[in-house]
Amino acid sequence: MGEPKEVIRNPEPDDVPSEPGGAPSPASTESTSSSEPSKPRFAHPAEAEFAAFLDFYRIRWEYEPKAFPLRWRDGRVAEMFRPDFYLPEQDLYVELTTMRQSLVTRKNRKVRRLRQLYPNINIVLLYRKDFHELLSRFGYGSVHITSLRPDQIERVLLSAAEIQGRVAELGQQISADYAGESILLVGVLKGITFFLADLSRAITRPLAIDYLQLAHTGEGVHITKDLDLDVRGQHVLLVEDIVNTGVSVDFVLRTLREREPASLRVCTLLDKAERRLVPVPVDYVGFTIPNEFVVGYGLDYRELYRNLPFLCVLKREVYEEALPGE
Ligand SMILES: O=P(O)(O)OC[C@H]1O[C@H](OP(=O)(O)OP(=O)(O)O)[C@H](O)[C@@H]1O
Ligand SMILES: Nc1nc2[nH]cnc2c(=O)[nH]1
Repeated sequence: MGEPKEVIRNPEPDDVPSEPGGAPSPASTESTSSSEPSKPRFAHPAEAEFAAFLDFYRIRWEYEPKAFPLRWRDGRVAEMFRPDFYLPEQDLYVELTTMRQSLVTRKNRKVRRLRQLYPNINIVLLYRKDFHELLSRFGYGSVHITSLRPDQIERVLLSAAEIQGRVAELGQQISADYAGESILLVGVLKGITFFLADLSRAITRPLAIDYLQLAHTGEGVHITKDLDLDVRGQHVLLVEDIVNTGVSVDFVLRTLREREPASLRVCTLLDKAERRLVPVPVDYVGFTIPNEFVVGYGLDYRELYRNLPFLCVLKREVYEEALPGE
């Protein structure tokens, strides 16, 4: 049922803004996006640095995709402005600038004019020192809140936009599969916090939400917080953030089956299939991921980093001792 996503980028055609008053439209020029294997020839090293920065955070970009006419003389375009980058997921143009005041003044004037002529276009003028600050505009401010330094992130596995896109698809698929039914979503605490909140809002069927919490001890798995609701006769969808060995899902499925739901399926955001010890049926998978310890979007290391908006692998130095579950 679920088709797990590979971690890839899909270029999307963007819309061309029209020039006010029926004058010529901005010239749509050949666009180079981050999904293409060959990198564009950047005009300035700061642009290459910015592209590498965006790639690290898996934020999609296009280099100089459009030129906007800013002034006309005798019915002809007399001045154009071609912002350096376009970030389609954020619908944002970015013009990079250095600290050189003469350049800043000129670019500021162009940006102001562009905003006047094309009020629906979002654009920022960005200094090299503000690259990271830009992330807070995309909801990535919590990198600092978690007291994680950006250089402690080994690799961003899935960006916030990639996660949100896939959650929306899962919500659509589940809504279609449960047409005419209502659903009882059962989340396993605590890693499920954000995925369940987002998934439930992407499902367009009536639903109830309940939670279980488990503890793993030497004697096996047991429930530390049971469901409040009766699952008998309900269409139960067990929602997990990650399936690893399969021990947790196997235990919960056996427990819930005894309570005689009308149906019982499993949805997980992440599937670390390589680590499976107990085969479990998983009906909906967001992403199949490699065997690496990941944090963010609900997943923790010693209760930290759950509030990172993306999923990432941290540098080994962050872990004081052997990784849990590895
Ligand atoms: O397939 P398994 O090997 O059983 O692993 C999967 C379980 O591990 C994670 O929970 P964790 O114990 O880390 O607790 P948390 O959700 O509170 O962080 C996850 O939420 C699953 O419940
Ligand atoms: N935070 C976290 N918890 C897990 N439990 C099983 N695998 C993982 C993982 O990769 N990250």
